Amino acid sequence: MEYADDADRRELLLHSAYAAEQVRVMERPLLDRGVPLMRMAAQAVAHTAAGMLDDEDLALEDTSIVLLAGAGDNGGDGLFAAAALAQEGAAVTAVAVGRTLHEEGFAAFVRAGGKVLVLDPEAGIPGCASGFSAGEAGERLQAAVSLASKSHLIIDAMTGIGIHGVLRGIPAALASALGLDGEVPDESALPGRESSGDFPLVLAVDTPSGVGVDDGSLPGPYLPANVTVTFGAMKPCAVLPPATFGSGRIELVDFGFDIDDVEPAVEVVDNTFASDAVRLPHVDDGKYSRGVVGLVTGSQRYPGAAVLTARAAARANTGMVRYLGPERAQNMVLAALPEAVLGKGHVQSWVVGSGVPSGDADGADADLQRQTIAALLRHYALDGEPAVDDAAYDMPPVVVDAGALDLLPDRVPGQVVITPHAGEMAALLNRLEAGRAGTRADDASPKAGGYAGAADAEDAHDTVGFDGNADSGIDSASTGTGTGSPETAESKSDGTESNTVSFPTADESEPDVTGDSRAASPATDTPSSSVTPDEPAAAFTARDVTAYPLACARRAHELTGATVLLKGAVTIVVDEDHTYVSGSAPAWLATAGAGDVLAGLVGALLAQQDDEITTAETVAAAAYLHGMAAAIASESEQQGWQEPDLVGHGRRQRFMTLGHPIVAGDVIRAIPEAIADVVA
Ligand SMILES: NC(=O)C1=CN([C@@H]2O[C@H](COP(=O)(O)OP(=O)(O)OC[C@H]3O[C@@H](n4cnc5c(N)ncnc54)[C@H](O)[C@@H]3O)[C@@H](O)[C@H]2O)[C@@H](O)CC1
Ligand SMILES: Nc1ncnc2c1ncn2[C@@H]1O[C@H](COP(=O)(O)OP(=O)(O)O)[C@@H](O)[C@H]1O
Repeated sequence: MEYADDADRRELLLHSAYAAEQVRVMERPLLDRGVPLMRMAAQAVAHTAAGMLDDEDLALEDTSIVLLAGAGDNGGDGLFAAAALAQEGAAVTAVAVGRTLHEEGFAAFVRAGGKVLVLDPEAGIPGCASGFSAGEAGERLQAAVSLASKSHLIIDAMTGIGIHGVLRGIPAALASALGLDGEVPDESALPGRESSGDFPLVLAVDTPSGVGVDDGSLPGPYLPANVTVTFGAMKPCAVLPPATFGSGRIELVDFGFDIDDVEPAVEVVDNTFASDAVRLPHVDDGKYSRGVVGLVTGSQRYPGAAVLTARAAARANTGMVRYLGPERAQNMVLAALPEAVLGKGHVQSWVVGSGVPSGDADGADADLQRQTIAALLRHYALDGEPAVDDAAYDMPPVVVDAGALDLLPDRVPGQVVITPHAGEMAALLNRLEAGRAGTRADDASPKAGGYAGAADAEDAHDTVGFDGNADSGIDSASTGTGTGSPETAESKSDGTESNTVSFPTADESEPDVTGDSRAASPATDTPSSSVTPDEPAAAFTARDVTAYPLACARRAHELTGATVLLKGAVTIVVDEDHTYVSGSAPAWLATAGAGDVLAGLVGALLAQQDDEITTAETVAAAAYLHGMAAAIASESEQQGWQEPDLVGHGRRQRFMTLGHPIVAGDVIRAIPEAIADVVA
């Protein structure tokens, strides 16, 4: 077996995921040269299976293993692996879930003494029963579930990259009985899922069956794995939420794909990536050249967000922080950060909206912070007029967070960064889709004045202003694009709205349990609630967003043009061409104010951004540093996403230290150390 020996290649493999079609293209030259990829895959699966059982102090001859084998090559991998395990003395039963089995794999398995249980009455597998009654088919299904439940190890080789849409038919019935239906495994972020003493363990071959391979969704029944052995390169489901949470530890087999010139579908941020976004001080630097961040954050009601964004921005390698906001918040900012400068002036980036009420909050119409933000954001509105658009592109980068999200103009340039959590993303998409459908729901809403009023009353806020790269004060033009915010938007929303929309990805009325269903129902990563201009938008909920985060982030980018950062245990950043993820944070980071810290940090990195790095790369680096700072502060080795092990390179120690709870302020204090670690 060929393994990576080059450090750069290894780094690339461990932090890149490629779409199924890209993998097929990369496999092709190797297959054409006769490289025995399936044997290599099977060998790794067998080796890992034996290792998992060994970790439980089980010798192979004392174990019972159930292989769930599909009709495709994924089933072939499983059959060859099962044959090797049977040869070593394990009692292995292959459950044929389709109408055929990979011919050579099946032959090898039979030669090794394995048993086969066929579930589909229409199956034509040599030497196996077929044509049995529907009643017997039901009994066989029950027998398979019972056998698998009582086994030590299930090897899930029902589907790999050849899956189309939601798992259907017999594979779906098995996954429902043995696994989960769309939910993420409910478990604490503790070590030990692999060695819980609970059987059966589950080893997924290439991908857990039922996951959305390219979009990382969990659209229906699937079998969560303790370990996934994946071939050639990671697929997006190995790194994207929520599928990554159902994949367990990832083991990557390097087939020697030529990856040098292939752009990954998803990149995972690591130290090297993040270090590029940190501007090292220069010998002739002054405070202005190191980056000045302007903040329009915090409010009468949530003044703490002003403090958190200001302290985070100040700690993240900037020359200066300017703060604009109500007197109460100003006083708190100065008390916590005497270095802060109040009032307007030149800035290299803006952060707006953290701790600012959203449009549907009581008194939002009169809120001066909202008025300031609305006036600022109008400078970023693209309207197709070259002079207006050029001016928008010339504006400094701006982070639009929390309560400012409903003030985002319809179309903006990519240096506008939005940073919603799931609930805020749902509200944003509802507003955007409604606007697109022409329903203009908010025009009829009493809240509509929240936006229009901001324009009218802008001069009232005489303590504020900005001159970023722009020379103007607050400009009252272009008020026509605002649509206020939907009723669901709340800047401090907990994102727990009830689920009213589901995103089916296949026609479930067309069961296909046969040897080849790949043409039956197209997969999609576009939520079904996307609307055409003629139909009203269905309401997105926070649950929809956590179920289809990539699709939602892409949709938000597509509709607005903004760079999108969608927060979560694995944070996703998308721009026009790229998807980045960061899973560096321990779950201790899910604490009030952590998002405010992130907004300040993103603003800080944007203020020091140079031309060599894109806005999305900078933003993704900030998410990574935020997670690293949380890891340092909580002394935790737990992370939203763990790097895979490269097969043949030994097993990395899994995280051992759970750490302790933190508050947002602890994360801020750890930012300098996180930066030092990244640039070291
Ligand atoms: N191409 C190659 O040379 C290699 C492929 N490998 C394996 O081959 C896999 C891809 O093989 P295939 O292209 O044959 O596809 P798969 O074996 O992943 O999937 C095809 C099978 O799944 C069934 N299926 C598809 N969608 C379904 C759904 N929604 N519900 C229920 N059943 C469904 C199909 O009917 C078919 O039986 C990879 O994931 C990997 O495991 C490895 O052997 C390495 C080398
Ligand atoms: N389970 C988790 N594991 C790691 N990080 C998480 C998890 N859940 C949330 N986070 C991170 O915590 C932060 C919470 O931000 P947010 O929801 O905006 O909080 P707030 O509005 O209170 O500031 C985000 O950066 C998010 O990515």
